[in-house]
Amino acid sequence: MALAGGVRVRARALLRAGAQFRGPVLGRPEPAAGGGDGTRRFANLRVLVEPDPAAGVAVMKLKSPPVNSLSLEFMTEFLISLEKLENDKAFRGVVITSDCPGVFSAGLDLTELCGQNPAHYAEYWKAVQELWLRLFLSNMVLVAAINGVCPAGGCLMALTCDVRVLADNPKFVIGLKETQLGIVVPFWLKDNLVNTIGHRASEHALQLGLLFPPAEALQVGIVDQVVPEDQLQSTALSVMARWMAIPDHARHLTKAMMRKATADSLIKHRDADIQNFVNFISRDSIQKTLQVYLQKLKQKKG
Ligand SMILES: CCCCC/C=C\C/C=C\C=C\CC(=O)SCCNC(=O)CCNC(=O)[C@H](O)C(C)(C)COP(=O)(O)OP(=O)(O)OC[C@H]1O[C@@H](n2cnc3c(N)ncnc32)[C@H](O)[C@@H]1OP(=O)(O)O
Repeated sequence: MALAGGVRVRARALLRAGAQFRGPVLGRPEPAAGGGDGTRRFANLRVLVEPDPAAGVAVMKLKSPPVNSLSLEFMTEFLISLEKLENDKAFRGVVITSDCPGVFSAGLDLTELCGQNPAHYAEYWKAVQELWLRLFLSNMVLVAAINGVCPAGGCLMALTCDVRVLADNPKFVIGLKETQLGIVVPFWLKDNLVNTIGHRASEHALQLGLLFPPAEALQVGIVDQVVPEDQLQSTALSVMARWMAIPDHARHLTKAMMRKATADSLIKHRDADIQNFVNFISRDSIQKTLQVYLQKLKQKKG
């Protein structure tokens, strides 16, 4: 699936601005792009990709400090990196994890949702839809190695993956807390959650805006495994190895069959969903709530 119009334009702008695969990364000298040694890492500004072509797997590390919030730039760069892997036959699986200590992703970037104009909200929501669709329908095996708190939009990313492994730390909660902020999850994300944990559990989780700590997350089924923090990466890679053993075409066709109806319901109503979002987020009452919340977050340190 190709990037949607608005996201593609932004992607091109980012690429022109140089936000593309480059080395050195993390200050380590690395072979020049196209060096072909099969081991080099590549990165744009906010996503670090560590490829292991021999295994057919890449690790994507979200590194948009301080909290990997889903800004337009971050989502665009993420999708560029994902598309590059999708287009490279060497890669059949991706582990998604965070490079920001203690935070997988803080979810949607609240500064994108506050005090902007309707055109911006529309562009932003289109990018959120695109992120979800591209991950949800990815041909590759996606394993989320959740090494930090994972609320709302962070949970959205994790829920698109085939497997979620959570590090066992009581601070690392996961869930869709939207109602706590006075907002409503979109129907397609609700469907994604229902497909994952069932209808009854989703009703409770969504209405109460529950954030599950590890043991509860495992019990309700929003994650598949909870492991000690120092075993997260190795567990994610061994889960991946098991999935890699299945012939790709059969696995992928099965995944597509299982996910088609959920994805189609958004694809068929994308514009209406954007309009719904713009109307909702533009309401004075919603703006006020989000602004107060953002201010509280900013004052936390002071
Ligand atoms: C009927 C139609 C329906 C259609 C659909 C309609 C609506 C859907 C609309 C919206 C859906 C929204 C879903 C979301 O994802 S909203 C975001 C939810 N996320 C959160 O609530 C998490 C907020 N953040 C935190 O709780 C903490 O930051 C966190 C636990 C992640 C980390 O704590 P830590 O102590 O390490 O760091 P902080 O000091 O709190 O934060 C550092 C820095 O980052 C800023 N920040 C944090 N989160 C966000 C964010 N989500 N967006 C933007 N900025 C964020 C924070 O303000 C600090 O900034 P500064 O003080 O350093 O400037």
